[in-house]
Amino acid sequence: MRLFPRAMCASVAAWRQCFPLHGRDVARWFPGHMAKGLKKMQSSLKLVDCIIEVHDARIPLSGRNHLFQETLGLKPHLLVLNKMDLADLTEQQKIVHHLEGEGQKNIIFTNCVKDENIKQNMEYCIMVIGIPNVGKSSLINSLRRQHLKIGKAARVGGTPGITRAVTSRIQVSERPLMFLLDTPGVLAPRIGSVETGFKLALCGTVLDHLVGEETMADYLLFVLNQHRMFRYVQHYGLSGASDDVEHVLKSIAVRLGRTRKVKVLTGTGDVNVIQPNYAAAARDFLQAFRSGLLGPVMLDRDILQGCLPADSEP
Ligand SMILES: Nc1nc2c(ncn2[C@@H]2O[C@H](COP(=O)(O)OP(=O)(O)OP(=O)(O)O)[C@@H](O)[C@H]2O)c(=O)[nH]1
Repeated sequence: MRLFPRAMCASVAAWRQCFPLHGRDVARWFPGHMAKGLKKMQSSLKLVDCIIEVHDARIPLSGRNHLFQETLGLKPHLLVLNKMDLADLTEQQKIVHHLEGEGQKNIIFTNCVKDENIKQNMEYCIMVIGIPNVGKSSLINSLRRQHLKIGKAARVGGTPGITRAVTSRIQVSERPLMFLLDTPGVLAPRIGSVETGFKLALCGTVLDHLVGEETMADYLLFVLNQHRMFRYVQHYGLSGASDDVEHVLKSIAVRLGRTRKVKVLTGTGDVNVIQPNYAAAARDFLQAFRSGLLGPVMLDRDILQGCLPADSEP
């Protein structure tokens, strides 16, 4: 397993102030279905009256795909910040203010699992766009549940890239008669900065193996400690918070029973050593975070505090 600069933390913590980004890369993920999907969205524009862009409320200011604006930006545009249940929205006003400053007029926050904030008066044919795994299909299903009291029409899944093509019209309401087009999540071919790439990866918008689960677990640990989000300590029954990813993953692996005994040859003979499954521990840690078990988070806090402009290279 790869180790990073760290500080073991006692009760008075000296958490890492920055995450070493130099020399790292978040692999680009722009498979064929995204390029094809974007083309198809463009040709379907004549069918639609309005566009809904869905984005993740935990990263309201970073990671949006500028190609949408360039390619599809002709239509009225509603920005849905979804997964509000997972986001720390204490600075909601500031977020809205920031986005309005960028010219984004219509903004709503939603939770498509609990159907919160979904009732909106929309009409006609609307195209739902956004980067992968932010909840576009869930929004469509949620609207159908609310207005038509019927179940799923769009396939939903926890990994990015479930919707692979622009769908045909999906009815979501009777009066007004309203149809939505679901579209494949499309990432920008180039992500603004490595840090934005890490944030996108934490939110599950790129495939985990492209960044590496253990690297992401380390970034997650950095973020949790920076944000003083220490629920992971209790969640995994750890002895205390720590900035040492190897130590934390080892403890998680032991807790989950994801270890194996291996024989190591020493000068005095064979010795049994417990080997933790770091990858399984990292996966569980990421999953716990993504399902909200470690608390609501605002990954764009640094931008909100005015440290960095969105998507700039630090
Ligand atoms: N907690 C929470 N989870 C959500 C919410 N909306 C969607 N999800 C979950 O997020 C995951 C992705 O949802 P999808 O609707 O498939 O996302 P998508 O944007 O259509 O994904 P692609 O097909 O990759 O473009 C699923 O596991 C959903 O259950 C929400 O408001 N809150």
